[in-house]
Amino acid sequence: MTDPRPLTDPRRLTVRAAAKINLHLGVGAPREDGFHPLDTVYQAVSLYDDLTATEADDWSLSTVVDPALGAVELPGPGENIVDKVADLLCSERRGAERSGGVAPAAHVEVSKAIPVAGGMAGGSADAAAAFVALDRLWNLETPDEVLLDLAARLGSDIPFSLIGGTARGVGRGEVVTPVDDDGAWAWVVVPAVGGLSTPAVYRHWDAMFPDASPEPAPAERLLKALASGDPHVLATALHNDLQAAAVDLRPDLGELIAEGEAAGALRGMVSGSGPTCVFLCESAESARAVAGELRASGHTALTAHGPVAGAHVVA
Ligand SMILES: C[C@@](CO)(OP(=O)(O)O)[C@H](O)COP(=O)(O)OP(=O)(O)OC[C@H]1O[C@@H](n2ccc(N)nc2=O)[C@H](O)[C@@H]1O
Ligand SMILES: Nc1ncnc2c1ncn2[C@@H]1O[C@H](COP(=O)(O)OP(=O)(O)O)[C@@H](O)[C@H]1O
Repeated sequence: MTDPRPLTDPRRLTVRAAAKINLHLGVGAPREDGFHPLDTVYQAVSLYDDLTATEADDWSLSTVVDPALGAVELPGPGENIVDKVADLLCSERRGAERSGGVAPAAHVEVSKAIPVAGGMAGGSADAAAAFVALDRLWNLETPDEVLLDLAARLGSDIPFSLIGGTARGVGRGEVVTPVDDDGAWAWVVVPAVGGLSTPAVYRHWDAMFPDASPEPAPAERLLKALASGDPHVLATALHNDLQAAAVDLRPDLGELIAEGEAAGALRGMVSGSGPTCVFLCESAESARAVAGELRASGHTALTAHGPVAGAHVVA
């Protein structure tokens, strides 16, 4: 979203979108519509899905999953979030002048490296990449605020995946405001085997905390710590209300967090609804050492840094 639009109609373009971590995830008791009010601070980190859209006469979608993610199941044709983005853009924008017909037509290939169902918004990254790529490919010139609004209709995390960087999210997470963040934060990311369903984690949280306040825990302390630029300070302020529910469903995550901290991470936490765990480290060098130690004990451990850009054209 941060890139200037190409001057000519592209016939093929690749858009890259990043994974996210919730540095702060305050959750309130469910609203009448079943969604939970959030006060969250997202940070985009350097694990990416790439989506390539090519001009075509009809619609097709293929997905390539990084072998490091293991065997993962993705929804079938028509159910993929990318299909939904294409349909929504067509119904809302392609009736517009200059764009021609309304049926989606493009070949899209998604190359996934973000852990699936891992609490890192991989599906939202794919959706954000599809919004940017198809908007360009179909020359729709959708204004940013309209794109953000369409994105929010498909998923609470998608507006953040469009803007990237570091941002505060309120409402159900879809109302996003960029946050100044001059830090260069070093992370280790450990995708746990098997995903956790986001709705199931929220439901479990409801069962564990039936008397939760409707007001989510505010993000101010985290924002202050972020402004310090000091990872030791940030480590003390990281906060995830969903962690208790994720760890109750998957007790192995508690052990993993302890293991990462023993290996030298300043702080470990569950990423969003999990089961991926993330570890804030003092420096990139320290992150490499922590990842090495976790790998030696059999985990998949990736290093990443944040903040990075939202969905943007790379080719
Ligand atoms: C928990 C978070 C934290 O950022 O992300 P993940 O860790 O899963 O990536 C998000 O709230 C997930 O956002 P996202 O995955 O986009 O959720 P949506 O598609 O909008 O909603 C999926 C389901 O999650 C639950 N949901 C989602 C957001 C919210 N504020 N309250 C909810 O209760 C609802 O059960 C909803 O039906
Ligand atoms: N490109 C995609 N299209 C549709 N569904 C996806 C896509 N990527 C992941 N999913 C599915 O969406 C659900 C949530 O996955 P994901 O967004 O990766 O995790 P999370 O919500 O934990 O961040 C899972 O059921 C997963 O299989």
